[in-house]
Amino acid sequence: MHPRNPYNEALDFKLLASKYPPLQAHVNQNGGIDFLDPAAQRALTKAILKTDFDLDVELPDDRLCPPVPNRLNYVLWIEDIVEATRKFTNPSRGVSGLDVGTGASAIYPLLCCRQNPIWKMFATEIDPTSLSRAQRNVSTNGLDGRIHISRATANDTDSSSPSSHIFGPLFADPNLEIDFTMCNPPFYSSAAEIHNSKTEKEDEAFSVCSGSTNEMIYSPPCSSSSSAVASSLPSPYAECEREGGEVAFVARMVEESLVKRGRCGWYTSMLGKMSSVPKIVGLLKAVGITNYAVTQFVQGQTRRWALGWSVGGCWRLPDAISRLSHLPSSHSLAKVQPSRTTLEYSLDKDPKTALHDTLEGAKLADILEVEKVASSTGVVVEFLVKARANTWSRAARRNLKQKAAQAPGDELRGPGEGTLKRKRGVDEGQGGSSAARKKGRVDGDHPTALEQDEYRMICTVFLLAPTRDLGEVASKRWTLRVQWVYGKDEDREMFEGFASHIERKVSQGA
Ligand SMILES: C[S@@+](CC[C@H](N)C(=O)[O-])C[C@H]1O[C@@H](n2cnc3c(N)ncnc32)[C@H](O)[C@@H]1O
Repeated sequence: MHPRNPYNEALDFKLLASKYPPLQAHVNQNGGIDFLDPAAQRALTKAILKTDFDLDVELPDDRLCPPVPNRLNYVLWIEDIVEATRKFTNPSRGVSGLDVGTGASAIYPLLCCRQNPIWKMFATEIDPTSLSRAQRNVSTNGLDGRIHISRATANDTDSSSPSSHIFGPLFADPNLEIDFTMCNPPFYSSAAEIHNSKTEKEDEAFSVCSGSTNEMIYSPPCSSSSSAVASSLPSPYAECEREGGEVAFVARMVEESLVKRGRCGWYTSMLGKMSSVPKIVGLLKAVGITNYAVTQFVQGQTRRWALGWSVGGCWRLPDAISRLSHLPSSHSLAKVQPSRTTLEYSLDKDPKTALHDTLEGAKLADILEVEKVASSTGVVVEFLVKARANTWSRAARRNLKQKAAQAPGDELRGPGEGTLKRKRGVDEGQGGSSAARKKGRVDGDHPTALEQDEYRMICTVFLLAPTRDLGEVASKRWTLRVQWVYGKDEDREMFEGFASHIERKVSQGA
């Protein structure tokens, strides 16, 4: 369960029914609801949407009835992903996303827009009946101006048509740039698999499922030759296609994301089966995508997973968003976790002064900038560090001085000594055309990146005070947290080197 999900506690159905009378008929004397009754499920979903989100939604009997707490988990995770980057770029800019296969309810765009007044959503749907019902739900709630739903065409039709692509709106409009995609894909490859999963209790065991074939089953067209890049990259995709169901569906997304690259900040999808997670992570790695995230949504007896990936983008997500916490190393998902971006060190002395001195020491005008930022709750002090080059190791400092000496008049100055023209020599390794640099981004990067392609590493450094509730010993210890925010794969070592430099200096008392 997402920590911000308000449905962490059992719902009081009687209280809810008092606010939404149509639910009353489905609440029994003990205050319970029969989750095996589809009408009761629909009434509950409508009651929650109306009472807590002011959304009036019609749910057809022959389509999936979305459980709100579960769908909200995914929306909250998407919010975390968007915020993780946006706070470093332009916090007031608009956000837009794409929901693939929005269903008859249009649940994700409706929740996204109600939760976030500045968001706009695109959505697609392949089933004409669901599409018109979804459109009606959007109009009923006065959200036509913020939610645009388009028809996706059959998965095996002419691939030159934008709508035959999973990310149809990105293919239809070459100027469209979005922050994220999301999707609850058809999980299964066949009716037989649905039957087997019910017997194995892998499915939502506590409730009935009114899903139609389109909603539940995906079997790819004979080969992926209809899709954008299949012919050039056959093998890892072929394996996923053979599997069918959600693995094949998300594999198509991965293919298309490699075509649309930085036109979307984060591509994401939910997964209904834990066994699908390593398969998709394997595919991401096989096609060279290393900046990805894995999470899990647990709601009562239902467990779902979600994956997110960024193509060519350098924004990094904190471990709390991108990794499953508390996984024993023997867990089958432990091996597919992305590399850490949050490094924490436990310190026994008050490190405030030492941290301040260490950062001052690393500061170098126009090469490494340090900015104190407003701290969030529980954080004693927080700094934003932006580096164009390594300034902290002895060798790096020597190197920088030599370069400065070779270019008279362009000498490097120390902290607080004013601005100097930046030397090209210190930022080697930066990719991207000069045109892209002028636009403020490296080719393939997230379009919202402003000036950060000028930096090789951006990270935040936090100090957390000792907490009382961790017991005698732990309560005396401070936590130094260094969070990688921005950087290319090849600069991971630079980030890790910086973090261990800070830790070493602070432990030594600077
Ligand atoms: C599991 S349902 C999810 C519905 C809704 N998003 C929800 O979470 O309740 C999957 C949806 O994807 C739609 N779908 C299947 N293939 C699609 C495609 N290629 N493009 C767009 N929608 C598709 C189905 O018709 C179905 O409505």
